[in-house]
Amino acid sequence: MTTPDAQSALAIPGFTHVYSGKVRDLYAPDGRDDQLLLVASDRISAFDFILDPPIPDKGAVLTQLSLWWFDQLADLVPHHVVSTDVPDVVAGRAVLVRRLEMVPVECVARAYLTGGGLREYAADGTVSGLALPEGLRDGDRFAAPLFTPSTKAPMGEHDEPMTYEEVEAEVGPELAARLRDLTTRILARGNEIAGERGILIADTKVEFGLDADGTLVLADEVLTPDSSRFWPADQWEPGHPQPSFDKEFVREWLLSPASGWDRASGKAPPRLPPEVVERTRAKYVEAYERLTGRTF
Ligand SMILES: N#Cc1c(N)ncnc1-c1cnn(Cc2cccc(F)c2)c1
Repeated sequence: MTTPDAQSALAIPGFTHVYSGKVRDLYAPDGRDDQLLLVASDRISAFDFILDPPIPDKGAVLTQLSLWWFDQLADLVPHHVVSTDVPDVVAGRAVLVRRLEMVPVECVARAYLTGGGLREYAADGTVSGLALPEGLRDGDRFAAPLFTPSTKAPMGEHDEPMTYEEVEAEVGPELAARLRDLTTRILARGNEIAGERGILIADTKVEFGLDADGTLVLADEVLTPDSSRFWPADQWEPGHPQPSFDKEFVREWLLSPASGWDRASGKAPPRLPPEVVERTRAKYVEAYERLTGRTF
């Protein structure tokens, strides 16, 4: 299997490269306009940088995890997956999907207060316009997941929070209600399953599209450590930042004197040492195996 280069998208015979995100690439099948190929690279990002080297098998592990979640959620919402019969060069880390009319809203649900939601809350006591009780701490769990949507910012820019009323204005009240209901239920279901396996999903971003019949379809990836914050349940302790299930080794090394990196410098981080790469790979495999019960 080809370990994808950290910096550029592969050329895939029979497909045209359409778009590259931080860690994934989008292709269109030549001669078809009703499908897309979603390819997950082994790239890893942290602190808003794409790091070197790639994490071997990360793309495959997260693709297989997302496929498993689509199945776990199929009773809640239809998904866009057509086939995993993909070109050999991206075997195991690519999915052929139905091309949809994507809903122009990043559908975020939060089960715990952290990250950008915590910064918003600290500033004005709300998250995406939702007023929250006073005195909440970093890592506190909400009684039920909150729908905290945001805009779909261009690559390299940060998504901006949207109030529910802004979502209604953008997509209409009926679709807004469906998005809120499904997004929060997906995270609730994810935490029911992950919680039994020692993983807390603090928040997640899902994307939806509409098919030719106007049916709302779950798209993109779902409940992966790239689209969600995964925390080890046995280390959960509100009141301070929680350790990441999958990126803690990367974050700790980069912030340690050993890396020689100064985060405040704005310079790109140094190359990760082999032991950090391998331990990070092992965490992605561990998340997959604990959640799915399968061996990678
Ligand atoms: N999923 C999906 C999808 C679909 N089923 N139909 C139409 N468009 C999309 C679509 C467009 N952008 N993205 C984000 C994205 C995903 C993966 C890699 C990337 F580079 C970028 C998803």
